[in-house]
This record gives sequence, structure tokens and C-alpha cells, in this order.
Amino acid sequence: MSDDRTRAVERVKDEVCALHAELLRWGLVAWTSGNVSARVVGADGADDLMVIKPSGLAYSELTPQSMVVCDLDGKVLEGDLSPSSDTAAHAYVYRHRPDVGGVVHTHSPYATAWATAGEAIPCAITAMGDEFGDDIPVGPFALIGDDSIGQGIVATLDGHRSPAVLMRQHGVFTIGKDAKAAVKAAVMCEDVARTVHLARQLGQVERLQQHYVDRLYDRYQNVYGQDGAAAAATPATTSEGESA
Ligand SMILES: O=C(CO)[C@@H](O)[C@@H](O)COP(=O)(O)O
Repeated sequence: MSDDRTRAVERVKDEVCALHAELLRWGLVAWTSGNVSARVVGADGADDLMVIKPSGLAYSELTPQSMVVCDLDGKVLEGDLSPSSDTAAHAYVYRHRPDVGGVVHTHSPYATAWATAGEAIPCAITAMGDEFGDDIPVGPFALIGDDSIGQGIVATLDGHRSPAVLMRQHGVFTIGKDAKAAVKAAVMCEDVARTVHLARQLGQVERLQQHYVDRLYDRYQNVYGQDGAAAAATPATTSEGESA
């Protein structure tokens, strides 16, 4: 492995290990459940790799050195520990979704309750329009350990704006351009799952009209926050450099 590749893998190990602490911090996992992985993009024609959590280790025991490096068929290339039991699922997503840089799995309680009921979370609040741009869909029940879960994730999210899928009677899988984005999606998925559940205890919950959802999603994805605000504040200029 080239020195650059080695440095990239070590950096991603640090990132993936640190992101597991976020699953605990936001109450998304219990005991050893849940896992985070990230893609390491191959350079100069090298194949992409993935870094994933070792299976069954307590979160308090996770270190960057304990992270496992696999190829995108799930074969272990580096690491002394067995990779997550969801390695096949994560690898399948990376093979079939080249745009995805990070995958997260949780058993967060409210979202997993919706998954257990087999019901999509309706896009009923602005925060769902912002982050998901639609309902959060339900994927099929699938056993662990082969491509079944990965197939369910990819098929359910195909053509869908949501970065989260509720795998029926199992839990949450999220994707992102990188592992941090996938963790954010998992945090927001649990947040909105709880809010919409509570709203339904108070009365009728209506889905937002799609044109509002589209506008919320566009604002949040393209304008919200510092980068977006800076871009919005920068007057557009014509090709001649004049203010548009
Ligand atoms: O739900 C499952 C498998 O999908 C759990 O076993 C999973 O959350 C944790 O497994 P790992 O410790 O990552 O092997």
C-alpha cells in the first residue's frame, strides 16, 4: 500500500472510530449495537476500500487501531479483529452506490419502532423536508450476514432523496457523502421519528404538501448554514465580471 494510501486509511480509521462515539452521545445504540463505516477512495486506479467497526466490541473499547479495513467484497485486508456483522451490507451499498462515502446502522428506539410497525415516517415537519426531502421509507425485513440487507437498502433508496431507510423489524441504515453525513442522517432520523410519533399522540398528522417539501429541501441542502449564506450573499456576476 502506498504511503499516501496508508495515511488516508489511518485518517479514516480515526474518523470512523470518533463517529462511533456520536452514536452513543445521541442515544442511537445500546450495548454493542450499531456500526459506522467509511469508504477510502482508491487513487491511481487502486480499488476503493472500507473501514468499519469490529464486531461485538464495546464502544468504550473502540480505538482507531481496532477498526477493520476491508475491500468492497467484505474481505479483511487489515486488522486483527473480525469486522462488523453488517460488513456485507455496507460493502454492498458501496459497490452499488459510488456516490456514498459513509454508511451507518443503528437501533435507535423511535425510528426502530416505526421500522417494527413497518410504517414509513410521513414528511410532516419542516425538519424532515430539510434533511430527508420526503417520507423516510421502510425497507424489507432481511437477515444479517449476506447481501440481503444491502440489497434492501439500495433498492429502497433508489431514486429516493432520503438518506435513511427503516429496515423492517430491524433498525435504521443511513448513507451519506461521507461517514459524518451518514451519522447526521441517523441523528436526524431518530429526532423526527420521535417528534412525529409524539405528534400522532396529540392528533391527526398531515404530510406537508410536496411543493413545500421541495422548497425546504432545496433551501436546507443549498443555502442553510455558513457556506450557503456566504454563497447567497455573494452577488452573482456575469461572465464580464459585472454584478448580475
Ligand atoms: O443489528 C445487528 C446486525 O445487523 C447488530 O448485531 C449490529 O447492530 C451490531 O453488530 P456488530 O457489532 O457491528 O457486528
